[in-house]
Amino acid sequence: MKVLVASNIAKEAIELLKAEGMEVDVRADISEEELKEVIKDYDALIVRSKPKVTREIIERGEKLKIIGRAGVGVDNIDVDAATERGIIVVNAPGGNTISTAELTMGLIISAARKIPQADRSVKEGKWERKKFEGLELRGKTLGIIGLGRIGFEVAKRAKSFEMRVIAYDPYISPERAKSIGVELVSFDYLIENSDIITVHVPKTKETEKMISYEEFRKMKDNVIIVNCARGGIVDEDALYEALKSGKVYMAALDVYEKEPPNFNHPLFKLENVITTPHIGASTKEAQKSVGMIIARDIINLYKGLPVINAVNLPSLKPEDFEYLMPYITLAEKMGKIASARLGGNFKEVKITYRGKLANKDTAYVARALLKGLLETILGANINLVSSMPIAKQRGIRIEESRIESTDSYESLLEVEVKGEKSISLAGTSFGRDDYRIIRIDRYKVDFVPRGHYIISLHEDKPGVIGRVGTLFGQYNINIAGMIVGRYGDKPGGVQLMLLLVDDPPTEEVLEKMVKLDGIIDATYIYL
Ligand SMILES: NC(=O)C1=CN([C@@H]2O[C@H](COP(=O)(O)OP(=O)(O)OC[C@H]3O[C@@H](n4cnc5c(N)ncnc54)[C@H](O)[C@@H]3O)[C@@H](O)[C@H]2O)C=CC1
Ligand SMILES: O=C(O)C(=O)COP(=O)(O)O
Repeated sequence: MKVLVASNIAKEAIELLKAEGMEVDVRADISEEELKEVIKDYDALIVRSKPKVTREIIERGEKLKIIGRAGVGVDNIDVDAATERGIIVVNAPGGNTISTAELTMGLIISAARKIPQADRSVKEGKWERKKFEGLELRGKTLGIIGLGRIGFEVAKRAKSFEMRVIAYDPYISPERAKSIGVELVSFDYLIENSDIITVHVPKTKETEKMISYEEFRKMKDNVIIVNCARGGIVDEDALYEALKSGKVYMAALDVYEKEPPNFNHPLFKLENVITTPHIGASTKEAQKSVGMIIARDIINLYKGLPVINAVNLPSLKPEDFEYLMPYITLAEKMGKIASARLGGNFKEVKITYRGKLANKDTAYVARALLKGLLETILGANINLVSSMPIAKQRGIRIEESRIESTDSYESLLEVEVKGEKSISLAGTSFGRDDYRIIRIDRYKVDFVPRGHYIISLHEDKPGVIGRVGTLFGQYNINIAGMIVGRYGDKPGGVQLMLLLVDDPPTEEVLEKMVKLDGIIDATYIYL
């Protein structure tokens, strides 16, 4: 596996990748143009907030399987483009939380006490004690927008400064906030009642310019604004106006709409702005931590183990992995069978998880089924990352249901796929490699779907099976196993035949098989 490290990451992470036998090229200052040229040679790419990983770069990454973001924000990576191509994007949540929370506290204190300005003044040979009178934090209201990992740690620290802490985050529970004495409030309440506002949300369409002219107008006078999240969440032009007018007492920024920023922007000329060059995560500890998290996930992928921090895959609890693994494999194989039998014509997929499976996180099972279904149409370009979005793009309706009770199996996976025709399958597992299909349509079967199979319908009358045996014998294809699934007890009607053969049959054999007296159809599938 060839890894391109396109940013400065911790040396420990590079050493770990090398120790696992990977070829690692470090080109920390690579430009986007250069990246476009070289990406075709790499299986893995590691970046920080730079460089930008655009759709064009991703599309040129012929071998690319994984993009590692040695940090949290993935707004510099076109995750949708990666997902469509089945490339996993991983990040390092939690690895830089404390460092960024500590910088935020540093900026809050710096802003309240004008520390950088005072430092500059002293170094210029001045002694301006009156000018540098500041504000005390105790008793002030800190408004945190985004009470995730960083916001939470900032809140804990602010509490020790005896501040009142309020937060706006529609995605977290009031109980979690309450556990550290934080009051969850509405966005408007926070804007109107905070003495200090700090943002800790990711940059998304929803959060872009979430603090702009209107919000500044509603704020208390002499408010302090801190942005250690992403440039553009606080509108820079609106902030400039609010600072110039005196509405905002002081702003402290670690991040900018464009990085490096346009230093000619009047914002950078104001005395009441404190700036740092996106250093929230720049500590030895955070860099080692995020680097190792990313390196471990790249190694996981290399070894065929599940990756832990994929942003474009559902998460899977390690304790569920063992139980779900056979069902993931089974689902993919059921998808292959359904798609082959329906000739790739399907519009609707119904999945029922029964028994113990009903209480598991089955997101990977559904994705694996879609992978199996779509592979017949799209070839190998589909994997667990891309199968769900591609199925949705194609307008395939997916319905999932869960039933905790089962008759005779601990868990049962039932699938129904509909197009012009329809097929239903059921399967179960007795252990990691012992997964079985136990029903195809109304026919009871019992087989491990592994190897070269021919699935066929035939009339239930004497001589049919013998003729099939003779035909395969003539072509020197050994039949290693056969199952005939009968519906009901009585002879007659249409029955299902499953042949496990040692070699794939040619088109000619299949054509001859379908022409045999009593045979209705035959489909070859490699499972
Ligand atoms: N300055 C720096 O060097 C660093 C900056 N960051 C930035 O900080 C951000 C937050 O990092 P973490 O706390 O680790 O992420 P996180 O995912 O733990 O927290 C983000 C929080 O924002 C909330 N949220 C999302 N959309 C929201 C909305 N529209 N309104 C209100 N809340 C919303 C989420 O519910 C979540 O609780 C990252 O996305 C990244 O952009 C992260 C690390 C270092
Ligand atoms: O982790 C994040 O989101 C950060 O902003 C850190 O960025 P960096 O890796 O220091 O360029």
